[in-house]
Amino acid sequence: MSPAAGRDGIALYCPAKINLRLRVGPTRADLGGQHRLDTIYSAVGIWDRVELRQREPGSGFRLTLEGEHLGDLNRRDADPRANLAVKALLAMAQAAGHQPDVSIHIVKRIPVGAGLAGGSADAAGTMLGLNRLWNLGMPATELDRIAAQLGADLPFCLHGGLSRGTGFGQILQPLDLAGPQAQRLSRAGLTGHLLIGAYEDQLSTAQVYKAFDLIGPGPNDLNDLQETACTLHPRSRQALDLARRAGIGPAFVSGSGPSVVVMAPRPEQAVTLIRLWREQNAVDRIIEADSPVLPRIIPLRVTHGQ
Ligand SMILES: C[C@](O)(CO)[C@H](O)COP(=O)(O)OP(=O)(O)OC[C@H]1O[C@@H](n2ccc(N)nc2=O)[C@H](O)[C@@H]1O
Ligand SMILES: Nc1ncnc2c1ncn2[C@@H]1O[C@H](COP(=O)(O)OP(=O)(O)OP(=O)(O)O)[C@@H](O)[C@H]1O
Repeated sequence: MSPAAGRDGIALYCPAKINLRLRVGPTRADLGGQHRLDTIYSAVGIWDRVELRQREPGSGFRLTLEGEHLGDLNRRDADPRANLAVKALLAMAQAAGHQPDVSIHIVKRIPVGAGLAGGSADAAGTMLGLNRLWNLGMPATELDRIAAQLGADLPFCLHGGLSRGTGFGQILQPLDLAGPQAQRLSRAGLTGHLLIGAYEDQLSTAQVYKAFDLIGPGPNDLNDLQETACTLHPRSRQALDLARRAGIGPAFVSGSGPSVVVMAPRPEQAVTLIRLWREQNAVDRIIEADSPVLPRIIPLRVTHGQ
């Protein structure tokens, strides 16, 4: 995350996430009935922008959304309190003893319900932004504690970069981008330029995990949820098969899907894959990005509060 502070407001760019490895174990009572995970998170250069502005005392919060691909966020009856960024605002307000009189404007570029942690990214940006906007000086350990209560991917989204995740995903061991583990991932072709194949369809993370308990992992998949996501969303399997047959990859489903990730280190590979995906209508949206990304400092013009 890269906050650019302003007098009455703050803006952050929040990256998406993929899982370079996702091992899913049994559900555990000590994990709140969630599955035990062992994963490698990698932040991806697809950025949502979260803008926070202080509002008049007692005026409450305000949420506005912008973007061409808002998925089910766009429903007329969508309750703003269900938005993960608003949940983060309310959790931070309670923890800090603040009133949540803040406007949140989100410019969404991360596909919704895609397995890219778009909601967690916005919530993480909101938490980091409020920590600055309200001058809380809240330590990372406290932010991580609040984040883990809001969602399994959220603690990683606070940090970005590369990190191992265990527990239900909330216990992080950040990886040094110049260190031996990151170099091993790079030699395996799991870092650098990539293509995301995204869909208008969404998959519910809870439903994917529930179906995983019946379907189980596929042989040799990097992501144990991949076989389940492809069973629930066959176009994801089609997109991965096209990449494999073209000898481009590694190729895998991102998190709980349905979006697919194909590492395409050479420009001609990206050109070939984009052509194949379009010819076969295998995906609805193609996004090129790099991973892992570190927090970016982008000076933003912050306008006065609304
Ligand atoms: C698939 C991943 O994206 C991989 O990083 C994450 O495990 C999912 O993280 P997330 O979207 O933040 O998931 P949450 O919103 O916290 O949980 C949604 C639902 O997924 C299931 N869930 C989630 C994480 C986990 N380790 N085991 C689970 O069984 C639970 O039913 C949970 O109620
Ligand atoms: N700010 C937000 N951005 C995206 N989705 C949100 C947001 N707030 C709430 N949601 C809801 O969460 C669900 C999907 O969230 P998200 O986009 O994080 O899914 P995901 O990328 O599959 O997550 P994960 O990779 O963690 O499984 C949708 O039903 C959406 O309505």
